[in-house]
Amino acid sequence: MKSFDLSLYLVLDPVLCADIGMVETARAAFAGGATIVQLRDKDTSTAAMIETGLALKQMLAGSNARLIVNDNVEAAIAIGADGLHIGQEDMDAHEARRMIGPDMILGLSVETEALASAIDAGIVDYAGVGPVFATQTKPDHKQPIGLDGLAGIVKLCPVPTVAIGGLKAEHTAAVLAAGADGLAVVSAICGTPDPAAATVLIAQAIREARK
Ligand SMILES: Cc1ncc(COP(=O)(O)OP(=O)(O)O)c(N)n1
Ligand SMILES: Cc1nc(C(=O)O)sc1CCOP(=O)(O)O
Ligand SMILES: [Mg+2]
Repeated sequence: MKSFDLSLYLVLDPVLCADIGMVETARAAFAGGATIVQLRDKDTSTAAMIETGLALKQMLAGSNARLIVNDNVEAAIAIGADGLHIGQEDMDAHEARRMIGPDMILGLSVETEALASAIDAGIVDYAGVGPVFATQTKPDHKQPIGLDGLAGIVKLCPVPTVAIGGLKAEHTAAVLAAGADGLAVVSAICGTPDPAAATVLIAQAIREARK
């Protein structure tokens, strides 16, 4: 049985984390209440991805936190990551599952109700649903779905969901009310002077919303 908690999903960005680096940003975020982290670096080599991933894995050793690798199956396997996240245009989810084996967590991006209905819950473990709002972090993002769009998609997902795209602490209650199991954020944590404090704010908002 795979166990993971999507409540506060940190997606790392090497540029936004440049001041203290991705590993120290993740360390601060976990101290503040993050539950899962994704290594996302669109402009690096597989070797560099593996090096950073191994450092993240070492930092997380002994905790319940999960490490997910974005896009790069080879790196995810070499790191011994807990999971892989892919988008609709990255590769077929069945092919990804065949490559990573049955035990690794597989996350899939979902932008529409049709894609949500098409998820094979025997293959995919969670869906990343978005973008909820426009964001500068991913300049090539799809048309924002808004909170109503999020609710419609989440309802059709046969797997747990994490909302993504332009999310800040102030959106927490609305995102959870829309039915998502958690929030995935980049700039709300990575782009701040105090990533631990920024994470605490979101973690507190999640606790409040779930009361
Ligand atoms: C949790 C989560 N959800 C969605 C995405 C976006 O994945 P994708 O559409 O493949 O885009 P890139 O991140 O690869 O640019 C994500 N990474 N994480
Ligand atoms: C990596 C990513 N994927 C998205 C999607 O909609 O699939 S939006 C996004 C970036 C989210 O960054 P921020 O929290 O700074 O808005
Ligand atoms: Mg991708």
